[in-house]
Amino acid sequence: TDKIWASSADSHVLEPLDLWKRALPAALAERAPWTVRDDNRETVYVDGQVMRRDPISFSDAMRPPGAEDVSARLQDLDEQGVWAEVVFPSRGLWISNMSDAELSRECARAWNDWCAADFASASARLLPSAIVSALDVADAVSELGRAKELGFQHVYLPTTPPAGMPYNNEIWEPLWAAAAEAGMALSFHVGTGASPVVARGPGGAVINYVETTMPGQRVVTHLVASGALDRHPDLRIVIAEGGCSWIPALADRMDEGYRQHDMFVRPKLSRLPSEIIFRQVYTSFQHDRSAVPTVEALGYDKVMWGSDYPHLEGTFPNTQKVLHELFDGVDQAVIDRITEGTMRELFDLPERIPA
Ligand SMILES: CC(C)(COP(=O)(O)O)[C@@H](O)C(=O)NCCC(=O)NCCSC(=O)[C@]1(C)CCC[C@@]2(C)[C@@H]3[C@@H]4C[C@@H]5C[C@]3(C[C@]5(C)O4)[C@H](O)C[C@@H]21
Ligand SMILES: [Mn+2]
Repeated sequence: TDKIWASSADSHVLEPLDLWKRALPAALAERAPWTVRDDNRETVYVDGQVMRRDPISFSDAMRPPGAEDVSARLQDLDEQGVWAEVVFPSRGLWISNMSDAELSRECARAWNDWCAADFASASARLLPSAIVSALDVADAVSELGRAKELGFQHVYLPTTPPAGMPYNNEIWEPLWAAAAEAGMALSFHVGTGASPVVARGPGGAVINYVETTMPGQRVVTHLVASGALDRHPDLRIVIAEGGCSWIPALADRMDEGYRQHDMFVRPKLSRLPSEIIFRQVYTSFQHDRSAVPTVEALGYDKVMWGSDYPHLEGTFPNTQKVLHELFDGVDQAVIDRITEGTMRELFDLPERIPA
């Protein structure tokens, strides 16, 4: 069977463990994300707190050489049939769990400098998100501007915002305006900003896997119903790794609420929630059988496939098998859209070199 080439809207880079120790003064570095491995588990510390404990088998399953070594990554991309890829942090995602604005700002800045210098510089096929502080909107606005100068095309924010800072709150307006003005997309990756382990015991793993998509849905309800996306028609957001097929259903529910509860609705929007969503909200999936039918039958086409390399939730090392299962027999225009066309609406991708 022939190779299907796709670009991926979701992957991760594993940063050097000592990234912040090398970049920050000791007083801050010692509070930056850190992991300790004993013989059967890896513990993540952030600002003196235990954030997470994973069995070594889980941590190691996400660490092929390409996770950390960019030339190995590019070889994996070629072998798997992935042209360009959006790249999210790994250790850097823990910045979203901090409660200290200075620490968050300085760790984000150091991550962005490392990423621009040592990772993105390796190939135009790599489209990393920059990190901005979620704790202080002014810090986020200035780091977004710096990230644009460093060549980033989007910034990452957690799906669960800090306590007291819900995404419908006006405090965020300067960041929405700055992102729209700068032409930077805002990428929200599921499972971030709060512990994604919300259930334990029987069925816990599957319950948590589904629950992790809910905060991603709340990002959409909050940014659409509050008028943030309506006020900034050029602002695009991405909900990464949460699937795509829930978008039309969410849009229906929001339209119904907007119409049937009109007497309570504020602000009034210039467009229906569904119109805003279908135009400005992009999503990514890895395996969903419901993704192609969503584009074909429900008319929502801001749908992007993601490899989630090198995570277990992704398609590596069986990307071609997954792409054939998803796309064999599908209309070529739909394939083109989901495997790269939609991403090209959001980001500048290098032209493909014929394989
Ligand atoms: C085994 C249980 C049920 C505990 O039950 P028990 O006490 O033994 O009865 C529980 O620990 C569990 O469900 N463990 C499975 C793994 C997990 O944490 N699932 C959360 C939902 S999935 C998720 O949140 C994704 C989106 C996908 C998996 C990797 C994920 C956790 C990654 C991993 C871990 C950490 C969080 C992170 C970025 C990070 C650096 O890599 C994302 O923020 C988020 C992400
Ligand atoms: Mn991911």
